[in-house]
Amino acid sequence: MELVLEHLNKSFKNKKAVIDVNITLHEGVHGLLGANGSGKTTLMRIICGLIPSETGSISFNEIDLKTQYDSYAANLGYLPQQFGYYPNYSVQSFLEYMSIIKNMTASYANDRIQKLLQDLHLKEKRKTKMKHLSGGMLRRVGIAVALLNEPKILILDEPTAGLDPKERIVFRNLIASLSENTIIILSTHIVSDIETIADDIMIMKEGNIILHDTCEELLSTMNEKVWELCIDKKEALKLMSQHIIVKSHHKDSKIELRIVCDKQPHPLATPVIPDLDDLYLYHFKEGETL
Ligand SMILES: Nc1ncnc2c1ncn2[C@@H]1O[C@H](COP(=O)(O)OP(=O)(O)OP(=O)(O)O)[C@@H](O)[C@H]1O
Repeated sequence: MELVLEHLNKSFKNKKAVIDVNITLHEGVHGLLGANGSGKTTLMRIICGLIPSETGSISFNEIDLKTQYDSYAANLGYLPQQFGYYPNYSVQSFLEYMSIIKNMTASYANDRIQKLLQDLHLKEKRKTKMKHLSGGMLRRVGIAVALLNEPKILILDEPTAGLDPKERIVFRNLIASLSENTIIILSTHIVSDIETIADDIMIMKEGNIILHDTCEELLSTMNEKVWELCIDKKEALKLMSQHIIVKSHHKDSKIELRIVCDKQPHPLATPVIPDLDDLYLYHFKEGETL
């Protein structure tokens, strides 16, 4: 399977939200990381055909989004950041309603709904009205809607927002079980979610995909750029004003620092194994939040 994005561009008035995105994606989990406003949602909405790219094209297994939208959309599942629902519908009725919108036959829809209620631990809530669900439960129903038609392309915009740590694990396992046969694009602010399940990571900055590689390859670019040291408060404050600080904490009368920096920031600093938080901060620095 192949999802080909070529020369995608989108502006809102004078603001360029997506700039010349060219990527080809195959089966697996593709993490999309970027600061607020970097263009992740806009890119995902373009891939879903909800807003048009001003240039270029999108195709899935040579099915063109523009000219063959119905065939393209039949392969698509989308969980938006803001998930809309009918508050007075029960979970099961809502899923049935969404299966009609997705043109699914009643018997196929019924089988899928039972399986998803089971897989997403929603069985006990199937008769509960949507308006009585917690944020995490609602998110799970949103994930079930996205998965109803067994999509080959699954677009998840911050799917773990509102999920507690246990639910996050359930979700991760579910995504891992789908990743062999599905092209999954997953945006999140939770770096550790991506680190554990993504086959590769795209980092988006100001509308551009600035990096796209496996987690290991991306982290290897950070070798000798992450340092730790334990020093007295006065020296620590000086370093904190000059460098990107990933972590700082008091240890006895001293301060332990983790610093991202191209060169050894202090004679006592020793290089440590980089992680995705380090990579993220290296590219986004301060002032740009996750
Ligand atoms: N409908 C719109 N009208 C005007 N500007 C928009 C619209 N949608 C997005 N933008 C702008 O485009 C840029 C990219 O926004 P987008 O929502 O795609 O970013 P994002 O990376 O998804 O951010 P977040 O993580 O906060 O959801 C931002 O500057 C945003 O203000």
